Amino acid sequence: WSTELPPYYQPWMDIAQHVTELIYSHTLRSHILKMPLLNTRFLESHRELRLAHLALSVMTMGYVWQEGENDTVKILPRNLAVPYWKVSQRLGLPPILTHADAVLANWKKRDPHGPFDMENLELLVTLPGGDSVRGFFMVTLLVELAAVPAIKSIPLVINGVQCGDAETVTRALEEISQAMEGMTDALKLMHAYVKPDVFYGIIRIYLSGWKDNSSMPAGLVYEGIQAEPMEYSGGSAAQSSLLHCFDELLGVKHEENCAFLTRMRNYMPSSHKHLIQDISLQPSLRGFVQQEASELLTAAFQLCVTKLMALRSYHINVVSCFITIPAARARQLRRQGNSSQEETVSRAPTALEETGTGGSGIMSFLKTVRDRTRDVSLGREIEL
Ligand code: HEM
Repeated sequence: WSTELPPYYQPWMDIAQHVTELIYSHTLRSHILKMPLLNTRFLESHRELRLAHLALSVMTMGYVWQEGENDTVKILPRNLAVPYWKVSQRLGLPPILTHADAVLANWKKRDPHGPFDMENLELLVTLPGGDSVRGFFMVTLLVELAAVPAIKSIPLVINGVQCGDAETVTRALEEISQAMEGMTDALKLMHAYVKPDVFYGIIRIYLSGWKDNSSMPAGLVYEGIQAEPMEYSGGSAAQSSLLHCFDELLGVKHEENCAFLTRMRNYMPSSHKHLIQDISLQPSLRGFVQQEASELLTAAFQLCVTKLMALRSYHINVVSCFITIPAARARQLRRQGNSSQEETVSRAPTALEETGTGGSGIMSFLKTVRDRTRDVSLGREIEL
């Protein structure tokens, strides 16, 4: 990824690379207010645009949430809002921090020839939360990396179905299920690199947005763009294209949660959104598997469904550790009248407690999404 912008944009990078310290010293807002209004036309390549979007995103999240949930702002000042809007338009991304920013565009290798692993990867910009925020973004990136062989196999499945080549489809599905297992293994690293109370009490607010959020009920005015406030959801890996691609390939339909998951596609780079759409327009893989009635092909399809369910089940377990349990602890402390900030979980905003990006109950949402995955299973119930 680009790790630098043309020198003209140094005023942005000077702030973006110090967002955390500026939040802690309560001076980020005043620095942003003094920032010059820069023209976006010197940003040329896709990579420069993505880095600019990332830098403007962390500044925006810091600006809005600098004082926590009780002292938010109604207006994003024009010297930030105008270039942010323009860069967002060029990328097809919304003007808020997305998964495509915080995870996909936010890394570099320490040693360019070294491996893609925790030791050799570092963030370009960060937010409050120290090692845990690094861990959160990096582990999510490792989940994405583990998925690469699966994404590469999707065209093989599609072509195989088109040519009636059951053997190729079987092999490609085996590759996909193996990659899904690798994604679950990578997700397990969350426990090693991220402290739940730091995630819940410190990090989470900086990822949250101004839609369905009672601490910013009206949304946010992007000054110089339009006078009415706008609402955008916060960052979430629900904005990663991976599971959307798998669902479309396997034929998983999320009727109850379709609106939220479909809306999340507008928070992806446009090429990702188009890939998902392309997969959704192909002839049904599940129909092909049923029609072929080959034992090996059916088993390979089933394994994909099983591994995708296992990934979703493990994710539910992660969400329980990083949100449900700390939220219960924060509530308990409040009930005991211990609302001091001594315990990290008490610093969490109450507005978000157990509400996800979509504003609904998290667990019932995630369990329904997993159950819809089970629905495409062929035949017998599968052991996890
Ligand atoms: C501490 C780690 C994590 C937490 C606390 C967490 C939390 C959540 C929450 C609350 C939701 C509900 C929707 C929303 O509010 O946006 C969600 C959805 C989702 N998350 Fe995570 N998540 C974590 C890590 C990950 C990772 C690493 C991935 C993998 C790329 C991931 C993939 C997803 C997906 C795909 C959805 C949409 C539901 C689905 O398709 O099953 N999450 N997550």
